[in-house]
Amino acid sequence: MAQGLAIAVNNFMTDSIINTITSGQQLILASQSPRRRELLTQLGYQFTVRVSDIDETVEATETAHDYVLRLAKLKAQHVLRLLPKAEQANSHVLGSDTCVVLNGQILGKPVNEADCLKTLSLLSNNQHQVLTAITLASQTSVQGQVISTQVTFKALSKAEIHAYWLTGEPQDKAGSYGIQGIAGQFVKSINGSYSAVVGLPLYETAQLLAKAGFIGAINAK
Ligand SMILES: Cc1cn([C@H]2C[C@H](O)[C@@H](COP(=O)(O)OP(=O)(O)OP(=O)(O)O)O2)c(=O)[nH]c1=O
Repeated sequence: MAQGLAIAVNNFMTDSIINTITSGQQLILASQSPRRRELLTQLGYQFTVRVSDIDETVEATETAHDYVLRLAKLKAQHVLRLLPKAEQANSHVLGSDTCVVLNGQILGKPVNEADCLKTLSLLSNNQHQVLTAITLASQTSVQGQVISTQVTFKALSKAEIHAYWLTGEPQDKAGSYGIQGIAGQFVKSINGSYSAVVGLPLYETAQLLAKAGFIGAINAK
């Protein structure tokens, strides 16, 4: 039974297992992203996953910084509100959002190959920012922050971008690339948090969770 439980958590086969920590609080990750699940697992936290369903439209006047922070908050708060009332009081929900920014312009996930080509042509032989926000929401508080990382790409040819599109990797990723995958070879340098680019900044997330009383494989404090 204990082994079965561990396998279920490790494989994220279920989101119905409630992992209660010493403080009596359960941790929930509000994300459909397999990368975020893997990164949080890497630190040894026990958590369940619930997917948020929010409108991700950028508001006319908001900056990229305000946008990712607002979305990370919305994702966490949305999942918290969906919980049964009795569970809300003993839950903390972690939400996150990542976007790629070039000269203030937000480059989201590609809608098709032409969009991917447009985005990667802009990133080619250029430096951009990746902004990732993390938010931890409970019934009584919402804590969050934005982590900014500079990434420099080599020059990309049209043929290379086409071949990359065909791999299927860019489709579900902000800025049309995954640094942890094939696109790792596009990256000449990075200044900041690698895990934040992948979707969940490990240092800042561990600090945030430690403040709320959550302990992973080791205590982050
Ligand atoms: C830039 C970059 C982004 N990404 C991913 C991280 C995020 O999953 C995704 C950005 O989209 P998000 O909207 O931040 O996340 P998501 O839709 O995948 O998941 P959810 O909203 O449910 O949490 O792009 C990479 O995996 N590698 C990269 O190098």
